[in-house]
Amino acid sequence: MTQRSSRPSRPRGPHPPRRRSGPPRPPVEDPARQAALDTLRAVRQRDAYANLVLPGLLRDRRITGRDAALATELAYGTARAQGLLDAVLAACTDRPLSDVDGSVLDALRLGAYQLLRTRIPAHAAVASTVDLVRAGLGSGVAGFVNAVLRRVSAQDEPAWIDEVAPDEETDPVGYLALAHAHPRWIAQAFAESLGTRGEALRAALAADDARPIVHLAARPGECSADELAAMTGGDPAPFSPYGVHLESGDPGDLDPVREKLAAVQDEGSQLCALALTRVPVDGPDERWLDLCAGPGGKAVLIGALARLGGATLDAVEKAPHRAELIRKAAGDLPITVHVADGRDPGLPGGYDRVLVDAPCTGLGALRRRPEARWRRQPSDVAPLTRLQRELLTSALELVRPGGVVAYVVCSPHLSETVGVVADVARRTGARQLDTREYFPDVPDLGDGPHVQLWPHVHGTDAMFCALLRRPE
Ligand SMILES: C[S@@+](CC[C@H](N)C(=O)[O-])C[C@H]1O[C@@H](n2cnc3c(N)ncnc32)[C@H](O)[C@@H]1O
Repeated sequence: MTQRSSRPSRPRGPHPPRRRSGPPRPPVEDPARQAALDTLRAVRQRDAYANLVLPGLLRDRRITGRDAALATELAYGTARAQGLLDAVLAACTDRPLSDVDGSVLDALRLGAYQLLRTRIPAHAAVASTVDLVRAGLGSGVAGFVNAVLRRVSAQDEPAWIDEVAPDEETDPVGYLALAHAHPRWIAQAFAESLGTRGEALRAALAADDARPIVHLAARPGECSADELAAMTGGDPAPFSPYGVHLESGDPGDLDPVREKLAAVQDEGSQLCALALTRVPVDGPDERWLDLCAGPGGKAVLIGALARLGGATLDAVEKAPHRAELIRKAAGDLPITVHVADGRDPGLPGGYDRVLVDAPCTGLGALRRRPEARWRRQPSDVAPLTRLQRELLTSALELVRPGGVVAYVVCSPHLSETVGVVADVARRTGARQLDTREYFPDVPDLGDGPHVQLWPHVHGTDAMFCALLRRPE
């Protein structure tokens, strides 16, 4: 094993590594790893989303079965674990990682992920990564990658965490953040929302660091959860009457999804949308509004329930392309799509129910968006909370006296959740309802009046929901 004192130091940026000279080598016969590496490169170079890039690559290259599963595990797993992998890689080179060429760093991360977080034998993880690099970038760089990965392979993940993480006693949040591959500020936000830096934080970060299963929602009036489970081989979800859980597979391939009998939707999202429809309102109950509707997941669920109850839904979305996605998803449901700003949509008020599924940091759905945790910045929070307050205020102006508003975000960050709701309720006089009553049979909902769901407790994304009633 290479000694720590002789850390490999090449290559350095900003220039890309030179390609090897001589006759070209045959193409690498490793389509799964090549697809994973190409995905990581697209994420880094183009700010692409891994879960949009990889499915396209798999389709175009006709990669299926075990190769597709391996490519998915490696691309998403590597993207998710980036901070942890970088801390280990930094300990194995004598240069800052910012000086390593980006393409080389992608390969190092891919190799380190295999070594630390898969059962792939170490020699295969190193050799396969080095082969990819040699074919793509040349022999000189391949030697550097080989040397670094051999150093990574000297210890397993727990031993590396002990070596590179902050001290667990004096800095528990920093330790847990690194051990479960989260930026510190996000682990800190989780700790503040959970009210602990202890076991619950560990469980929340661990659940957020695991591969999520697929959640489907059956369309009310078209298909029941039991029927959907039978058609897909999944299991009815524990809390949503329309939900089905699937262990794996590409949901886009499922007939019920193609035929609009069901849609991909986290069970927590289903529960928040359903909560709005469950609150009793006196008087008419015919006009519903979704103020931030694109791409239409919740609009379709509540639009289907609106149809069953004789109501209609106006769906507002600022981005035209996302409004188009709502139209496509809605089919023949009684949904009218408006491209408008929810802060002043130009619609007549007097709605009976309004959903504000506000734009947010998405810190509650990090497990479903592999690279998102490393892209989001603490500075994203303040402008979003401003927009969230404005949208919720607008919703409370558009709802009729006695009507109900659901404020929903896919984030547990206190500034985006209780901070926004308390501020707007105080300024508008809206009354917060005990939201827990409208999540029947869901355990561990805390002290209320809002609801904060968690992956480690409920198996859902970390969705937040607060129900408010406009005073008569
Ligand atoms: C969290 S997403 C909504 C998800 C959607 N409810 C669903 O279940 O599919 C927030 C949406 O609000 C849109 N948006 C952002 N600013 C807006 C604004 N000022 N007015 C209306 N929509 C806005 C975004 O484009 C995005 O589509």
